[in-house]
Amino acid sequence: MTVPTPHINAKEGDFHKTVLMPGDPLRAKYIAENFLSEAAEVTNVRGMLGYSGKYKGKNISVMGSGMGIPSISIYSHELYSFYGVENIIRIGSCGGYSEDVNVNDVIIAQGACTNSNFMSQFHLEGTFAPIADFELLLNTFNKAKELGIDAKVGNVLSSDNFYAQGSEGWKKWKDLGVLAVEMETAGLYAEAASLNKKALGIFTVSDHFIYTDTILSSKERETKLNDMITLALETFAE
Ligand SMILES: O=P(O)(O)O[C@H]1O[C@H](CO)[C@@H](O)[C@H]1O
Ligand SMILES: O=c1cc[nH]c(=O)[nH]1
Repeated sequence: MTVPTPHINAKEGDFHKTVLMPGDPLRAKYIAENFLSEAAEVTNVRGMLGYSGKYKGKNISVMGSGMGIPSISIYSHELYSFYGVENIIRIGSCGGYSEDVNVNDVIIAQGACTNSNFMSQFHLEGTFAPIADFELLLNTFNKAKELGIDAKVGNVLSSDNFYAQGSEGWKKWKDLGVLAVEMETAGLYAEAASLNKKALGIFTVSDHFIYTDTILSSKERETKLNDMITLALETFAE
């Protein structure tokens, strides 16, 4: 296949080597408009906006992934396979499970469990453990320290369902040390592994299953995740 692809109408060379990937395409637009210089929209198929520009004079791209593993697997596959992208950094929101995290905290996903059937395509005689690229993780962790951001590192759950019908099942994940739930990272890590590329997931806790007093609104999830965004830009613009 050549570019443009079925889901991305950018030209060859439009994307930089590293793409920051929020679920919300309007978060991508917010980043392009508020953090980047020389930002140009490079793709907009189905409203899934993507931009390339500069942060403090260094190259970076940002593009929405949509919600769920099927959606991020399409965009990450096309970026890795046809646009020469090497690193995808998911910058997401998540729901806190652990007492050790609270709303607005930043989490870095060392691993991503899942209840998705996505890995069945690999026909493994066992289960695949989706993990972050170690170098991307280490660089992000060190940069967080430098910036005074208290980032928690650990496991997340990439769930196929946002609304779990009458389920208390989240507690079992929490008891296994899973910090938070989101919906894409296990698929992204698997896509990267299968294509010999690199990926990392960074999150801001937007709501919490125990500490239920504060919930970020959809507008806040679009525009108020600046610690995480700054951390990703400071680490990965090059
Ligand atoms: O805010 P984003 O990055 O979309 O991430 C989280 O928010 C969505 C659910 O509301 C899912 O995509 C989940 O992973
Ligand atoms: O997937 C998600 C994202 C934010 N909050 C949740 O509870 N789940």
